[in-house]
Order: sequence, then structure tokens, then C-alpha cells
Amino acid sequence: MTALRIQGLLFCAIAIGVAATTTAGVALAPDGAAGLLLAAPILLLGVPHGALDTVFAEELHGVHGLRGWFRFALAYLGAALLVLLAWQYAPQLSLAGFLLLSALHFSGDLAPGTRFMARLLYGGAFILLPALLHASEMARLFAFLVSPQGAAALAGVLHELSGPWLLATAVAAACQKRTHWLTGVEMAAAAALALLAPPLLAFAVFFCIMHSARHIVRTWHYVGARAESATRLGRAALLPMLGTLVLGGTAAYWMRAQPIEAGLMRLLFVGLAALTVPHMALVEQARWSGWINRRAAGPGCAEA
Ligand SMILES: CC1=C(/C=C/C(C)=C/C=C/C(C)=C/C=O)C(C)(C)CCC1
Ligand SMILES: [Fe+2]
Repeated sequence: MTALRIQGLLFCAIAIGVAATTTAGVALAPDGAAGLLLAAPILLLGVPHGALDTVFAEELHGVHGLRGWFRFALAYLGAALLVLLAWQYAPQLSLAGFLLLSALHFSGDLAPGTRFMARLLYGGAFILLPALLHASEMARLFAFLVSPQGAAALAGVLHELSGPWLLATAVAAACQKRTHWLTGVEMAAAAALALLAPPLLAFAVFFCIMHSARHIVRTWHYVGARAESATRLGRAALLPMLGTLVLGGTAAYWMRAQPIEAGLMRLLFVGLAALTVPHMALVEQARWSGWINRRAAGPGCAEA
């Protein structure tokens, strides 16, 4: 069994387990501020998947040498800074744009060859489906990022769309099961998790065990899936991870006057939004090439 299949099955099992347990009334994540314990796995498992962007810079754009990496860091951080500025001046529009971009980015998780519509439904699941049963919690979370009125309006729109989205996702997952069963099960498990579990818990499980884990496995394939590939990925991610830690720590110190939950939510999601733009610019190129690395000697990431 390939690493990607094992990761996909693991996600399905955990997603269905978490969805069932929370539906049975077991609180897997404590309410309120303590729920921010979930920020730790998001940071610990989520950040490494973005840190691997250096691999794509090297493989797709031939970035090398001190001057090359300096220019790359400048462009990457410059793009992130522009997002932070946009968020400062137009938070509502920036949040809406971020949610839209995220749905497109997450849609790349599914196996190559999956239809666009199925991808889009899956990609949007973690943004729309939590609003069906947890609209007030979604509004509470959004209110850390935009005005309370804006947050309520956004949660309201997502709530209206969530019913039809669920129906369409269920149909698409059932159709998908006939041609590529694991993709169908992944779609169904993701939808169940997004619908039933508390929104932050659902997002943490999805982001760590599906999005980030799948991206790390794919990147490992991308560089040849050899014994030394894991060492290369570790080395490639080390400096960006340290950089993110330093930048995050500085931002946290700068925001120390804010209440802990509001500060962490802003740091987490505005930080993710800022880094997602340059991250997407690199990763989407690899995705459109079917995760085939033309520079590597190996066959790249061939998915069943
Ligand atoms: C803001 C926000 C949400 C959405 C977060 C998203 C959409 C994150 C996207 C991250 C990306 C795209 C990372 C890159 O790989 C939730 C969890 C629905 C509810 C709480 C507030
Ligand atoms: Fe990503």
C-alpha cells in the first residue's frame, strides 16, 4: 500500500471517529479559550508543510546560492506583507478572499484526475459545512478577525449555502466512489467531520492529518521518494520553520496586550492567510504539473 493511501485511510478513520464521538456528545476539545490548545497541532504540523515551499522554489525555479535565496525570501515575505496590509485596511474583503483561495487550495488534496466540481465541493467543505449546525460558533470565531456585524453576516451567508453544499457534496462523493473509491470515502469523511465536529477541532484534524500530511508525502515523492529524500526535506524545512517561529514569536510578543484567545486566533489565521498566498503560488504550479517533477530522476508522485 502506498504512503498516500495509508495517509488517506488514516484521515478517514480519524475524521469519522471524531465526527461520531463529538456527535455522541463527548467533548474532545474543551470549550472557549482552552479550545485554543488546538492551535498547537495546527502550528506544529501545519507549519512544516509550508516550510517545504523551498523545495518547490529549488525544483521549479532553480533557486540556489545566497543571492538566489535572499531574492526568494524577499519575494515570499513581500507577498505575505502585502496580505497583512490588505487585512489591515479591508479585513472583511480579505477574510472573504482568504476563504475563497483556501477552498481552491484545499481542492488540490484529492487525487489527480478527480473532477473539478468534486474538488471544489471538497475544498469548500471546511468553510461552508461547519456553518450548517455551528453558525453561532463560526460567527464567534470570525469576530476575532473582522467586526462582529461582518462576522455575523459572513456566518449567515455560509449558513444559507451550507445545505445545498452538503447535498451536492454527498452526491459527488457517491459518484466518485464508483470510479475512485478512496477519493469518494475521503470526501464523505471530510464532509462528516466538517458538518458534525466543532469548527476549530474539525479544521485542526483536517489541516494536520489531511492537508499537511498529504502535502508532505507528495513532496517526498516529488523529490524522488528515496531514503535520502526525507533528510533533504528535513533540511529544506529547517530554516523556514525557525524563521516562522521567530516571526510568530515576535508577533505574539507585539500582541501581548490582547486577550489570549483573540490574540492567538488572529496570529493563527491572519498569519496563515499571509503565508497562504506565496505558498499557493508555488504549490499550485506543482499541482498543475500533476506532481511530476521534470528535474528529478524518479517518476515523481504517481497516485493510484
Ligand atoms: C478563518 C477561520 C476558519 C478558516 C480557516 C482557513 C480557511 C484556513 C486556511 C489555511 C490554508 C489555506 C493554509 C495553507 O495551506 C475556520 C476554521 C473555518 C473557522 C474559524 C475561522
Ligand atoms: Fe497548503
